[in-house]
Amino acid sequence: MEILDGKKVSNEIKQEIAVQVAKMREKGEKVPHLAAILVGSDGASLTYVGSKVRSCEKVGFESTLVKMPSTTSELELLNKIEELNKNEDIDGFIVQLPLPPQIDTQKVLLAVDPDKDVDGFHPMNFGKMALDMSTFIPATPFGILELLERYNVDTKGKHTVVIGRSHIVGRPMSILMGRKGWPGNSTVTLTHSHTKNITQIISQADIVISALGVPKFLKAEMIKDDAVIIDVGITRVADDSYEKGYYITGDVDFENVSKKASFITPVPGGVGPMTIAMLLKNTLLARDRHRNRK
Ligand SMILES: NC(=O)C1=CN([C@@H]2O[C@H](COP(=O)(O)OP(=O)(O)OC[C@H]3O[C@@H](n4cnc5c(N)ncnc54)[C@H](OP(=O)(O)O)[C@@H]3O)[C@@H](O)[C@H]2O)C=CC1
Ligand SMILES: Nc1nc(=O)c2c([nH]1)NC[C@@H]1CN(c3ccc(C(=O)N[C@@H](CCC(=O)O)C(=O)O)cc3)C=[N+]21
Repeated sequence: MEILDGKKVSNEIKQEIAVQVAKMREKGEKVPHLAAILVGSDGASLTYVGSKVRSCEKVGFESTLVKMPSTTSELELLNKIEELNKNEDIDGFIVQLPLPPQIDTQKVLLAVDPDKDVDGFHPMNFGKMALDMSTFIPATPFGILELLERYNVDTKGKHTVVIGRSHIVGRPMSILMGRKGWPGNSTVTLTHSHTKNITQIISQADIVISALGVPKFLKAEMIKDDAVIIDVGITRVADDSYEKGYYITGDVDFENVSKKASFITPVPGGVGPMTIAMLLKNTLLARDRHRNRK
């Protein structure tokens, strides 16, 4: 069994990016600038956005965090997005999801300038991805592809079972694993809460990508010997014996599943850190696009 070490690989990627940014500074060029809009103060969202800002500092990017109260109206958020769209200094930005119920997420995703959409959630970019055109690939699926690539995991002709069909992870992942080329050329089954015989389907998988958010959903008995296991799930479990008052866990019963798998991602330290590294990569790409346009 080999651990797909997202922490390590993400640090390598950040190192590579830091070198490129240092060169930009030396030449007196503008460095990439990433912004994030956070509406409300959900604990997990704050953690994620906070580590994004720290990662920006680490690689030498500029970053801006826009915090808005949970009572923000849709119009106020759309106005803020328009401001960031117009701000020439900002290369890319994300609107942290989920949004409060008074805000229509679809309207928000449509409002982001596709050239600054480093999440890759705008329909224009999502469509380009599905059509194999060059674009921003959503950071979590992009990070998983990068891990598979760096560890030389064979995906060709393999049966990949994706669990969960969210627009930010499961759905794009299912499209990307089925694309031509590598990592891809997989035969993909996309499963969700209405899937019948899900256990039987998972037992046939060479690669399982679990993105449902149910702790210990995936158990050793469910998988094939030597399956590749990618655990996207992140759930906070309240526990006072931990310093922060909680610990985080994935969808996979790691202790037992890891004994049977050929490759497996841990939580924490697997897909999460890769997501942040790929967001930085997309911001670098955005900055290059803007320079080429001018
Ligand atoms: N590591 C990282 O970088 C990231 C981690 N995450 C984590 O990944 C998890 C999933 O988040 P997200 O992708 O936003 O998905 P959502 O929470 O939006 O959706 C969950 C998906 O899982 C499906 N599902 C729920 N229960 C079951 C079940 N018992 N059997 C089969 N399918 C089920 C749902 O089906 P249905 O569609 O029918 O409701 C839905 O498609 C969360 O824990 C989240 O925190 C998310 C993003 C990035
Ligand atoms: N517009 C938007 N884009 C996103 O990409 C997006 C989003 N909204 N909403 C929420 C999800 C979740 N997500 C995570 C990213 C990194 C970690 C991460 O770094 N996790 C660490 C641990 C973090 C901890 O300790 O809580 C790890 O797994 O090792 C987790 C989760 C991005 N998302």
